[in-house]
Amino acid sequence: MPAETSQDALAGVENSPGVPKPDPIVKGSGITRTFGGLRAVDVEHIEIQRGVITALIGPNGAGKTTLFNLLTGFDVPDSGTWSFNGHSLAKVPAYKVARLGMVRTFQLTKVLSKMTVIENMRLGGTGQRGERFWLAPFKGLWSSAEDELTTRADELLARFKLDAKREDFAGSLSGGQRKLLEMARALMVDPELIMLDEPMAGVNPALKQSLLGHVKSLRDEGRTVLFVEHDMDMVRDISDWVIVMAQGQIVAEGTPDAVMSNQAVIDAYLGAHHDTDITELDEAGLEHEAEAELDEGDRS
Ligand SMILES: Nc1ncnc2c1ncn2[C@@H]1O[C@H](COP(=O)(O)OP(=O)(O)OP(=O)(O)O)[C@@H](O)[C@H]1O
Repeated sequence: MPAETSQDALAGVENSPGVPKPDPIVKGSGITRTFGGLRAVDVEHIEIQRGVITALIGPNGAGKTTLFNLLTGFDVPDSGTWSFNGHSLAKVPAYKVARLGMVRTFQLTKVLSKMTVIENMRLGGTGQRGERFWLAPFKGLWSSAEDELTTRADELLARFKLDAKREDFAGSLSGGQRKLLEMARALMVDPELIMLDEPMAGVNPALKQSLLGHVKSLRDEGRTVLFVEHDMDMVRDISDWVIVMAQGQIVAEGTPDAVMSNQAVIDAYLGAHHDTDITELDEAGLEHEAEAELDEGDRS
């Protein structure tokens, strides 16, 4: 363990919106996205520190998921520049962003319910395998690449305690197990940065602790984690840094203690979510939406 951990690097950083970080893995400026007349994202400047866990919080409709979509190439902004490891991501499609080492999960999990757990995992590694298509004529090499993929998938399933579910259809998993599967699948490309959109939504309390442990272990093995979450216990528990959005803008950021004790943030932005576990309130609805979305995906 080095004397200085990556979390220590944030110690001297000022608690102010858009503040520069000592070692940013992601940098963005002037990012805007409008839907009709609504400015969903209007971020002047954002930096995500490498090797730590950053939470992105804010009320419903603040623009958190839209910002995730823009940063990861799932949507295109009206204006702005953003980069990952100094590499500009303008016009870079989502699958290439993932290959560069920046992957994300979705609020409503996108596991494929009619495929088995191991098949879902192997699909998560196709970014790597795609680069090996030239091996196809050389059968031996091709199958060893395939074996490597399966070995990695099995290691990850064991780590996430999903190995017993290996041959089950992903559709038979609980909401929490799907979240775990999605996290495990994201790791198939060995990302440097993993972005989790509401990892606790639809997760029962028993699995929550295990999920928290897994998120911390991602940081402990040197990855950067950025997550959107309404569950304030989780935010308080595991974040090294918190960024608050409201009406498309970054309105506050700082250490969890500083942000959570900022009265303006509590009043204006945590509001109803403060001390209320929205995750539980929304659980049934989210599950229902997830099922509907998965069924729709299966038909297309
Ligand atoms: N594809 C879209 N078309 C039209 N409006 C959209 C679209 N996507 C998002 N919006 C609007 O943009 C705003 C920001 O939405 P977004 O989902 O990014 O917020 P959020 O902070 O992630 O909210 P939540 O916490 O509820 O997930 C909302 O007013 C939303 O209705």
